[in-house]
Amino acid sequence: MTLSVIGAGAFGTALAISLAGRGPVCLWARSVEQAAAMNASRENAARLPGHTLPPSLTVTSEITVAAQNQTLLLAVPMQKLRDLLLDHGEMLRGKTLVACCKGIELSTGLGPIAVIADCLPEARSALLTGPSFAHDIAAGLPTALTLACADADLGKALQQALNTGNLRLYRSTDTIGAEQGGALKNVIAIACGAVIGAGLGESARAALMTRGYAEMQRMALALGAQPETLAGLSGFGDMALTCTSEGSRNYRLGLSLGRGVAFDPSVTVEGAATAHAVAAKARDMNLDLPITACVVGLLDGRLTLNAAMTALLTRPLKEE
Ligand SMILES: NC(=O)C1=CN([C@@H]2O[C@H](COP(=O)(O)OP(=O)(O)OC[C@H]3O[C@@H](n4cnc5c(N)ncnc54)[C@H](OP(=O)(O)O)[C@@H]3O)[C@@H](O)[C@H]2O)C=CC1
Ligand SMILES: O=C(CO)COP(=O)(O)O
Repeated sequence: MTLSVIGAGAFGTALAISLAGRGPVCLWARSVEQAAAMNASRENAARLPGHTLPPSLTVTSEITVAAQNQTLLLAVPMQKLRDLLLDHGEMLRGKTLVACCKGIELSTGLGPIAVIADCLPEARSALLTGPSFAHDIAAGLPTALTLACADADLGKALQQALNTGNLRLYRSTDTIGAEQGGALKNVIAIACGAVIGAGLGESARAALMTRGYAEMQRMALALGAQPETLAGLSGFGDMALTCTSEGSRNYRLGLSLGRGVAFDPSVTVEGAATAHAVAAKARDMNLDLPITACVVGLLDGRLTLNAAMTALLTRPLKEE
């Protein structure tokens, strides 16, 4: 399988570094300047400083070059995925597209696999998701991810092709469960960061993680996901990482909300748009997702953290 990574952000660069340990990999950066700088310095100073690009990794800003390979890993933010597919549809047609983003599209409520199907119905698609910080992957530290593909044979082939020395892949055919888990955990991570930032304590975070997981299940199972998928790397596993580490941008946004300080709006924080998308979807589906609703209220400045906590603590008492 010949491989390109489309998107030279932190995650795309980290994946390309790890995959280049197995053979040639092409990494596409949309900016000519960034590709030139990366080729000159053998580093992605803008998005993933401190990690050397191996010789088997080539960087290009020519999509025609990157699209010569058959399997393309799409490592752009969720809200940019459709633009990427529409901008380069001709080049991407007929390819195997592995989405590496975690989120729900705000304008449609769709996850990455559904957006690919919407834009390029004939593409063969899969999703790579799970607990893994870009800097850990790039540093060669051990990670385990889920490779979800509805086509079981293609999933097996991708699992073999994308497994590396420090990136162990488990496969699944449950693309709905994998995409919902990866998207929804970011919303819960914002909530967890907020309670820690506000000094509300570790017990409150554990409660939010547990009840947040119940919300993740409620939404994902209603959409047809398998419960085991939510309990796996793409759901529980990624929630555990993202809700407890300052390495996570979603968690750090939450910390800022809890502390009442500004957060750099240029940082990719998938959970912000996803919270709004999920809240809208929950309303349409008549699902109760109170933590997600509070995160939306915090993000929009409609709720204070105290008001959000009071709203959650005074809900009608119920069975677990
Ligand atoms: N960072 C991490 O640790 C992990 C990230 N992920 C997921 O990976 C996805 C990408 O995140 P990450 O790499 O961290 O984000 P970054 O903010 O580091 O990089 C985003 C990249 O997307 C590119 N991009 C943005 N819009 C477009 C577009 N319209 N067309 C082409 N390229 C575009 C940017 O290019 P430019 O620089 O030119 O703006 C940049 O290279 C997210 O969904 C995230 O959840 C998953 C696991 C771990
Ligand atoms: O998804 C991630 C870890 O698995 C990365 O988290 P952030 O996007 O919050 O940084």
